[in-house]
Amino acid sequence: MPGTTLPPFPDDVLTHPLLVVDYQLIKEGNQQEIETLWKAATSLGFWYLKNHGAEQEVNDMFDMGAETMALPLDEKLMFEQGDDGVSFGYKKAGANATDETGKNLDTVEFINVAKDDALAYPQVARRSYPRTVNARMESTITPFVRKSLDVNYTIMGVFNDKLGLPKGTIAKYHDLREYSGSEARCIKNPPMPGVSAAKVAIGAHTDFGSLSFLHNRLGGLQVLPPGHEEWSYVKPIPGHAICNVGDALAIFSGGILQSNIHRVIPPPGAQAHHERWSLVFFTRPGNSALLRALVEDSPVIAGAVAQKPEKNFETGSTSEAWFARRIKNQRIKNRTGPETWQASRGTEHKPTAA
Ligand SMILES: O=C(O)CCC(=O)C(=O)O
Ligand SMILES: [Fe+2]
Repeated sequence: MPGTTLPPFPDDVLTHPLLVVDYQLIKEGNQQEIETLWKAATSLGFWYLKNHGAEQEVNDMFDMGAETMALPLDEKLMFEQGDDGVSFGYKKAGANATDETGKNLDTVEFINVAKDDALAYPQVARRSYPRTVNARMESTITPFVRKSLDVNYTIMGVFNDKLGLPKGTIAKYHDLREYSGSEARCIKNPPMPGVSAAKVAIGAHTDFGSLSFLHNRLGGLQVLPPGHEEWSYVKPIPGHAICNVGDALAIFSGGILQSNIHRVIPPPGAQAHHERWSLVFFTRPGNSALLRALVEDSPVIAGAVAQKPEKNFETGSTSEAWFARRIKNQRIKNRTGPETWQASRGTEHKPTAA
C-alpha cells in the first residue's frame, strides 16, 4: 500500500504475456493501435492499457479501500451485500465458494460501489455505504467512476465499429441513465503465512459484465488461456491497467470478443508476505438489456454465430437477471450442492476449472 516498498514479481513463475495498448493512441483513432486492441480482445480478451490517465484516481481509490477495510468488522457487516444476488456493498471474506465442492471459500474482502450511487450522490440510488465511502464519494469515487466509464466507453466504441454494428449500438445497451450492475470494487487479500500458496482467493470465473478496468500492484491474478491446461500469472506492470472483456460483450458479439476465465491466488514468492490490493471498475449493460448476440444488427456477428452452431447465444436473460443469478449462486449460504456452483457460471469455456 501507499509508501511501502513491495518485492518484485518473481521471474521464475509461469507468466502469460499480454499485448500492450496505448489508450491515448486509441483515443486519437490510431489504426495500428486499434488493430492491437482488436487482436487482444478477440484472442485472450485481456490486455495491458497504458496512458489511461487514471493514476491519481486509482491511488485515491486504494486509500478509500484501506480506510474502509480498517473499519470494525461489525460496521462493515452492516453494509454486507447479502445473499439475495445484490452485488453492491461490502463482501466479507469467506462469503463465496471458490469451486463446486463448497469446501473452499474465498479469502478476499471487498467494497463495491454502484456507478448509479456514485453518479447520483448525495442522493442514494441503489443503497447506502460505510462512512469512509461517503466521505470520499465526491473527491475520489465519482472521479474514478467517471474516468473508468470514459475509458471503457471509448474502447466499446472501437469494438462497435469493428463488429460492424451501426454507430452507437453498444452504447445504447449501456445507457448511463439506466440503472445497471456497473460498479467500482476495491479488494483486499490478507497475507496468510503458512497457508498453501495454492489457496484460491477468488475462484475461477469470467467477469459478469462488458469491460473490466483493473489495477493491481502484486501478482496473484492468473488466466487460463484457451487450450492451456495450466494457470499463468498476469504480471502487474507499473502504470499499466489490465483490461478484460466480460460475458456480456462476448454474448453480444456472438463470441467474437473473448471473455476469458481467470482467478486470484496469493501473490507469488516474497510478495506473498504482503497484503494484496486490487481495484476494478466493471462496466455492465443496463439492467433491461437482453443478453443475446446482436445478429440482426451486424452481418459480422450473424456470421460468427452461424459458424458456432454448438453455442447458444440466446441466454433469454436480462443483464440484471444474469448478474443476480451469478452473484447469488456463489454465496456459500445459498449452496445446496454442486448445482449451485454450476448455476453461478457464465461463459466460462472450462466450467469445471478450479
Ligand atoms: O484482483 C484481481 O487482480 C482480479 C479481481 C477479479 O478478477 C474480479 O474481481 O473479478
Ligand atoms: Fe474477474
